[in-house]
Order: sequence, then C-alpha cells, then structure tokens
Amino acid sequence: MIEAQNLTKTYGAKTAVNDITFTVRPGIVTGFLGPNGAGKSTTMRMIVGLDRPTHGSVTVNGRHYADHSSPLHEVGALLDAKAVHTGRSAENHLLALAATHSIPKRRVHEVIELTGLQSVARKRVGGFSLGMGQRLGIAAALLGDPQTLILDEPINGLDPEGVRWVRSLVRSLAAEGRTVLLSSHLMSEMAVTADHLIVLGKGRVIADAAVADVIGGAARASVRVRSPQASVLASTLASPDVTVTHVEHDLLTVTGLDAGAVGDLAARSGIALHELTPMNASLEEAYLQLTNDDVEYRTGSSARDLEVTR
Ligand SMILES: Nc1ncnc2c1ncn2[C@@H]1O[C@H](COP(=O)(O)OP(=O)(O)OP(=O)(O)O)[C@@H](O)[C@H]1O
Repeated sequence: MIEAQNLTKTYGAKTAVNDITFTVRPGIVTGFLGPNGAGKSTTMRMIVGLDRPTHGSVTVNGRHYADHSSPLHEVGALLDAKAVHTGRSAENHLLALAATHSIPKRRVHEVIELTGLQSVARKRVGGFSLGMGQRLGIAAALLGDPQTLILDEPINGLDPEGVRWVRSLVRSLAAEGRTVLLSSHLMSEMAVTADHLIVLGKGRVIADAAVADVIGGAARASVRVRSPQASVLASTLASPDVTVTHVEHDLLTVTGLDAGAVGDLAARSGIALHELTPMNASLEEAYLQLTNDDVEYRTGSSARDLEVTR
C-alpha cells in the first residue's frame, strides 16, 4: 500500500507536485497517468526517497521508504532504465544489487529467467537495446521479491511481445496481492492492464477512479449508423441532447442516444438501416478530454511548434 498525504514538491518557483493525496491499494494494478510534466516521475521519486517532499508525506506499507530496514524487499522500482553502469554485464549489475541486501545468487538467476534475459545476461549493459534495458530494470525491481512495485513507463521501447509480457507480469503480480503502480503514455495498453487510475494534471490529482469509471465519466459512448437515407435519419434523430455527425454520405455518428433508441426511431420513420454499431468510448478519448486543460506542452498546428500554455 502506498499512501500520499498532501504531497508537494517545488523546485524553485516551479511546483511539480501540488498537495496531492492518494492511496495505491494492493491486489490491483493502478495506472499513473498524466501529460508530460504533470508530476508523475517526481511523485514516484518521492515514494522511493530519491526526492524529498517540500510538504506532506508518502509512505509505503506504513513507513517512509528510508525507514525500511530492507527496502528492496519492500519496494521494487523501475524509474530510469538507463541508470545502470554500462560497463557491467546484466548479471553483474544484478549480483551487485543483490549483495547490498544479502539476496542469494539463485534469485538473480530467477529474475534473469523471468525477464527473458538469459541469452544476454553476460553481455555489457552498454550494448543493450532500449527494450533489453527495460527488462533489466524490471529484473532489478523484482530482485527483492517486493510487495510493492513502481514501474515508470516499463513498456517504453518494448516490442509487442514484450508489451504483452509486461501486461501479464504486472497482472499476475497484482493477483498475488501485491501493490503495483505503473505509468505509461500508451492509453490502449493502460486500458487493458490497469484496474484503477490516478491521473495527474499540472501536479494535481484530476481523477482517482476505476478505469471503467474514468472512461464512462469523461467520454460519451456513441453509435455508428449507416443508412441510404442518412440525411433524413439525421433530422429524425436531431434534438438538443443528441449530436449527429455526418462521417460519410451514408454514415452518421450519434451521441446522446443508445443503439436501441436509434434503431427504434429509424423503424418508426420507416428508414432502412444498413449498420447500427454501439461504439464504446476509449480510454484515450476520456483521457484527452480529462486532461485537456492540464496539458503543459501542447503541439501546435505545425508539429514543430511547441507552445506553452498557462
Ligand atoms: N530536478 C528538477 N528541477 C526543476 N524542475 C524539475 C525537476 N524535476 C522535474 N521538474 C519539473 O517538474 C515538473 C514535473 O516533472 P515530472 O518529470 O515529474 O513529470 P512527468 O509527469 O513524469 O512527465 P513525463 O511524462 O514527461 O515523464 C515538470 O515541469 C518538470 O520540468
């Protein structure tokens, strides 16, 4: 369990994390989301004692990270996969870490196997691809068999097989009753990996809810409807609470009515339908809607224009 209470971090005039309070519960995967610069990494660093809060506090299993006598057994963290001595082999890197906590060699070989690094374990980390580096970072996080895992963008650089592997790994760790906090900018992956989401925007918590509630609360589901009489259908459906958008000459997207209601109204007016598909809102849509006012770095009309808002 991770508990943050009025957690705040300022760097000079910049408030990176602004008075946030949240709990990350065991037994589920909690996704940690937010636009670039929202304060996710700063929060994660404070959880593992790499940054000191300006105000407030954060504990892991009831204690500050530094107060745990054996922190690697308590919390495993992947914060920066590149923060590794590049001249060492993966195996030696893990052995050195293990030695600080009297973790047996056997466990080092277990995590090498678990993360699929057997064939490169004796190779210099400096020559690793981004994906292999991520796997090594995950291996280091798992070394102490900790109850709590904090993974900052673990799927960054992984190929599809690796992404799927991380998904099943974190889901199985949570199913064992562990606490898992995971950040990623890949919404489609977060939607299938996380149970719960904490969303930051400009250093504040803007959502703390189950994934389904975040999607349902922010984005409206729509209905895709195809008809040879699309224009007539659009006028039939029109009302102040219903939005109808022409996608193609015979294709409409309708929000504000469910598929059944669209079908009933069309039948009553004798309008033929060639397609009627309920479209679930995606986490990406919900997320973009939710964070719209909290994006610090926004891409302008030209992809190269970087405009700083607010
Ligand atoms: N050491 C530091 N000194 C000054 N400002 C910092 C420092 N670390 C972070 N910041 C600022 O604090 C804010 C939050 O940064 P942070 O890295 O926590 O965001 P993030 O949500 O992890 O972003 P990203 O998704 O890009 O990784 C940013 O505006 C960043 O520039």
